Amino acid sequence: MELEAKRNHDPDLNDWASIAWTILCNLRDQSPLVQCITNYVSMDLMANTLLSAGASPAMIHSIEEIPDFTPHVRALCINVGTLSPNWLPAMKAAAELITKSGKPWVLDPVAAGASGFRLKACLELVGLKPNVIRGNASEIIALSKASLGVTKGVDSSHESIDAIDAAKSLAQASGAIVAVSGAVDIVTDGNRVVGAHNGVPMMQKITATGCAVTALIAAFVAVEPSNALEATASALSIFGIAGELGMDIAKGPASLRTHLIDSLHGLDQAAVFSRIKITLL
Ligand SMILES: Nc1ncnc2c1ncn2[C@@H]1O[C@H](COP(=O)(O)OP(=O)(O)OP(=O)(O)O)[C@@H](O)[C@H]1O
Ligand SMILES: Cc1ncsc1CCO
Ligand SMILES: [Mg+2]
Repeated sequence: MELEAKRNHDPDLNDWASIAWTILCNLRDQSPLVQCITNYVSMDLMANTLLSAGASPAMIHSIEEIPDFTPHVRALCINVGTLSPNWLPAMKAAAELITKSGKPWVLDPVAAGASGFRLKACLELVGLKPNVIRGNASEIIALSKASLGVTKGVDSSHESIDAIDAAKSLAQASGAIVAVSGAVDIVTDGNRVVGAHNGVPMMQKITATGCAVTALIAAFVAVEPSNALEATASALSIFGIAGELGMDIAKGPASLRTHLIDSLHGLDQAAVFSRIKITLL
């Protein structure tokens, strides 16, 4: 069922379980093709996250292929994690082309505040109008202030709730939905702020879980482009629920990685409805 029809049928806009489950079912039905221009560390987990959720990933990044390939994808995920200068033109070309095709793209500004080169690249990409920006708290603060900040490389040195104001101003300035991951995932359009409270702390001990959830957001927004805030919060909660279920049987980060992917693949309506926790902040 279309989300709009569902909303009209069920006027309770806070029925997040129903919203998230509907988007996940549509994603599984439609299996959207998602192009990922991402870092070397995240490629495997990102592709497997998309596959287990029901999407179709393609890690295609060379500038020569973008004119032929990008117009055919349903969404694009750009991640600057292992950025070098020769990758940037391909990222920009893909962002421009997908926007021209009227389809959504999502930016992951990994370690935005770690170097001047990286910050400038991220700000230029923000200028190409991503539909969603998802980072950790230090990344969103650096991007919002456009300054090199206290960041521990790709890891955050801030809590997500400390980045609410930065997220709101970045959303207002860029026109993007901004998501800050952490113990509570924050999602804002610059006006409304919601918190997604699912997930387990051990997810921070697996490299590229943040990158993977950004790609999952791209897949959710691909099937629900006109409700990007709802799609973003839903993707974050669904990924968190998969982490919670995985943690029930995991022995540590390595087995959690495996069980998270399995849980995402097998996620059913009962688990979504009993576990989802998204609130207005
Ligand atoms: N304390 C926590 N409790 C619950 N879930 C968490 C916690 N910290 C992070 N997460 C979850 O872990 C995932 C990754 O978030 P994180 O903020 O670590 O991203 P990141 O720093 O961009 O990661 P990476 O750069 O390794 O991809 C998100 O789904 C987030 O909700
Ligand atoms: C560890 C690491 N370094 C650059 S990108 C990346 C993956 C997590 O962001
Ligand atoms: Mg990250």
